[in-house]
Amino acid sequence: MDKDKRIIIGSDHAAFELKEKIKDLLVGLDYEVEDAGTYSTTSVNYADFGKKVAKAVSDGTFDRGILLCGTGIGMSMQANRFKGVRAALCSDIFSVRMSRQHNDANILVMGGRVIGDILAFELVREWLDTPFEGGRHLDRILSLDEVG
Ligand SMILES: O=C(CO)[C@H](O)[C@H](O)[C@H](O)COP(=O)(O)O
Repeated sequence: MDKDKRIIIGSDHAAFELKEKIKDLLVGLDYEVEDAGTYSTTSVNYADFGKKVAKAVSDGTFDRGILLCGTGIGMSMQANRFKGVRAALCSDIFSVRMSRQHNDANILVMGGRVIGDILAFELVREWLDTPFEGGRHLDRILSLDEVG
């Protein structure tokens, strides 16, 4: 399978149902989906699943990932601690489009308790279909990992 048609997804309990629905959407779009969990609505720590997905993107196993929790805030905090990860917490189409065009976001984060299913599906489609513009944005995103 082409690497750009493979994607890893993870959630906590708060967004488990949305994760299952987004998996169906991705499979329908011919993506091979790796599910990093969680696998039920039993209460868990979002950080455990954020780490799994962010590590897989950081080490190059996957080019892209999707993370979901109640608000998306904890998942984005966790994911952006990993080198090379550019996780974007989005709840509108414009931000999703910019996260790809300007930031080359490699993880899309959404809050399952913030947005509805239909909007989440639209955001996923837009994020998958929008290319990075490069140009002036390239040096900017490369400098994100220059910290400390
Ligand atoms: O939104 C989250 C973290 O930013 C997570 O979904 C947490 O689960 C959220 O804080 C809610 O937790 P709860 O145990 O389901 O009340």
